[in-house]
Amino acid sequence: MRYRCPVTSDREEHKCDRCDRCLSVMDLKDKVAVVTGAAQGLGRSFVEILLKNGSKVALIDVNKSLGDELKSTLDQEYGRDRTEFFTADVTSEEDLKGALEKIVKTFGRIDILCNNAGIINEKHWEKTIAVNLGGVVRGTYLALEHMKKENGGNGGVIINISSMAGLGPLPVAPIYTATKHGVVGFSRAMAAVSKLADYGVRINILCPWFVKTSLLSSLNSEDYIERFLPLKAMSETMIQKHGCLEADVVAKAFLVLVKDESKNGDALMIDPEGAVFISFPQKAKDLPSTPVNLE
Ligand SMILES: NC(=O)C1=CN([C@@H]2O[C@H](COP(=O)(O)OP(=O)(O)OC[C@H]3O[C@@H](n4cnc5c(N)ncnc54)[C@H](O)[C@@H]3O)[C@@H](O)[C@H]2O)C=CC1
Ligand SMILES: CCC(=O)/C=C/C=C\C[C@@H](O)/C=C/C=C/C=C\[C@@H](O)CCCC(=O)O
Repeated sequence: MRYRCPVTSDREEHKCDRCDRCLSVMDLKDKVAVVTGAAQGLGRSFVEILLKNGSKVALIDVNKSLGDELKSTLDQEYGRDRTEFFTADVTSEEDLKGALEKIVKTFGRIDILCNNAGIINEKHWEKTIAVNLGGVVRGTYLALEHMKKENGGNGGVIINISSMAGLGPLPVAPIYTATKHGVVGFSRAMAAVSKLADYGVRINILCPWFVKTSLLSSLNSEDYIERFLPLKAMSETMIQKHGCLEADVVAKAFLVLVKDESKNGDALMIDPEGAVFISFPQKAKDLPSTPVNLE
């Protein structure tokens, strides 16, 4: 059937701001994607939407049993050659470096990376920093060695998973908030580096609201929230008032960041009201401010 633009209904070349012809859209067919924290939750949804769009996907997760189980399920639905599972801890340079090297050996390249692995643990907060921020930094740096054009790579896109807690404080989880703010700042800075150095790699950020996954449901004990447990009711009230997102809806927002080649250093926020790109001021000076007299 002949193409018809869903925006302007044009069938010929035209200019609009949303259709695949006018947007520079990344073709995902046979691209090689890597997802960390892939074995469940949002990571699994990102894996599935990439497979549905024709990509091959390397799954990375520290949970071997869940990863093996998902690989077996995906083999049934997509065929054994479309995915591979690699057990790795994103806090380990040796683990993640080795996994990415095996992926390049197996699939020949890396076009897409999703640094998704993340935890909430305000008690063992050093681990939260190591996974949520350290893991994103490590995954970005290691993947760029394979992806950037100056190294003979094909370029591509890196999507770092932050949170709405990366844009506004989540009082029940201050360390988690800090790590997610760090993911936003690091990713925006690395997007600028990639542009200036002509890596050919876009780096974008996804900032979801609360999503129905095991991470959210596992937070009912002091083990994770510790001294901030009395503030849990604030989050529960927000969730009761506005609801929770389904992971497959968040995956659609993820796909926008992957496919839209005009997006680099961009943050896409999604909550039950929809998805919006965040407009950051160009410089800190442009932030809303109130002068202070220091005399
Ligand atoms: N669930 C939610 O409400 C929201 C989650 N997010 C973020 O989305 C990402 C995914 O979260 P969920 O799917 O909800 O969590 P989840 O707990 O359902 O899945 C996380 C996966 O990451 C893996 N993982 C954890 N530590 C790892 C490590 N060191 N190395 C490798 N894999 C590791 C786990 O084994 C698990 O399979 C996280 O970065 C989280 O902060 C952001 C906004 C909302
Ligand atoms: C129940 C404990 C809890 O809050 C767990 C959260 C777990 C993970 C989800 C996290 O990534 C989602 C964060 C969503 C934040 C939503 C809005 C923020 O801007 C915080 C707003 C806080 C406020 O308005 O007071």
